Amino acid sequence: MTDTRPADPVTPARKAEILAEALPYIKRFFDKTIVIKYGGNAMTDPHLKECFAQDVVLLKLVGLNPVVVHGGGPQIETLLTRVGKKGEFIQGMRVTDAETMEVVEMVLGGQVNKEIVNLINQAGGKAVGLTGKDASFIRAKKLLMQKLDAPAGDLIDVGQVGEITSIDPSLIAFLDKGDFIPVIAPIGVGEEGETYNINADVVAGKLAEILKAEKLVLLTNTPGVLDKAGNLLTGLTPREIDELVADGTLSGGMLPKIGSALDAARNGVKSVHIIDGRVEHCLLLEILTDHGVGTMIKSK
Ligand SMILES: Nc1ncnc2c1ncn2[C@@H]1O[C@H](COP(=O)(O)OP(=O)(O)O)[C@@H](O)[C@H]1O
Ligand SMILES: CC(=O)N[C@@H](CCC(=O)OP(=O)(O)O)C(=O)O
Repeated sequence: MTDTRPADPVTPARKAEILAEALPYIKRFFDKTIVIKYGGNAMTDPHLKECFAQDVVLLKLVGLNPVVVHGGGPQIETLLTRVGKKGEFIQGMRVTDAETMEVVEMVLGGQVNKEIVNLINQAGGKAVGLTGKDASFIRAKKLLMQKLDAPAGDLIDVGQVGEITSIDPSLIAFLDKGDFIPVIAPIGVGEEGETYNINADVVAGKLAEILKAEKLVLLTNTPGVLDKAGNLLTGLTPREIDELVADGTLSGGMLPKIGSALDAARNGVKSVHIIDGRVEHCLLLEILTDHGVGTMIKSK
């Protein structure tokens, strides 16, 4: 019978060459921690989600230590709507009353966390899902947020939103050593056992810092940070970021993202990138090739 499948444009020899080209990157990142923030907006298409899970498993099997922190903003929004509530954000943070907190914990700690764990396990990995409540490894206190364009001390109360007070890295280190892949929902616990909703970018940035990660990769639903005309900014210094915040080019969810990315870069994470999670195998592209995608955040 004649094979009617279209000819593969990549020859086996080229495929072998492509694999060999990953060697310097595998050597460089071998046994190093890579924190990957999987934004709720990037988790849309089922095929892309499978690609993401495959990439994470591949990174683990070639000797890197991927740690996944996920968001779930749009997924929280869907359940809030179903229970008749409307979400509200101030400077990229969800205003979280007690009822909203229940929904947030259900969606992040349950639905989204288990979906990602399952996808990674289906792809051949050993993922373990956690929230900051497990072993109380992410401790938090109530966040009082500085209002932008207001005098210092002009604070906004956004309810049960948490500010991280400490992260205990030992649980993650233990999982890494056992070949497990940690998948973390951004929920923290207070001194009295209170539950806190923490922006996932903030958790990813702080965790990357505490784990002394080699890389922090934030997957979102834009090609990276864009200027006012919609052009991709491939690299940003702290001064350029300040200007973009001041002139309103950065808004909404990009505010906590860029703030966390910059803090991580300044506090020792060697490379920090905001990339388009809607690109197939974007993680492999970013980590194992020289075709860096998205925006690199520089420490100076
Ligand atoms: N200058 C900018 N460049 C790119 N995205 C921006 C910018 N300013 C605001 N944004 C918004 O930030 C969003 C990404 O943040 P967010 O919605 O929190 O996504 P995620 O779920 O990935 O964390 C983008 O979809 C875009 O709407
Ligand atoms: C305080 C706060 O805003 N928490 C976020 C946590 C989820 C998150 O950050 O999800 P994304 O990464 O998909 O945006 C929220 O409630 O939406």
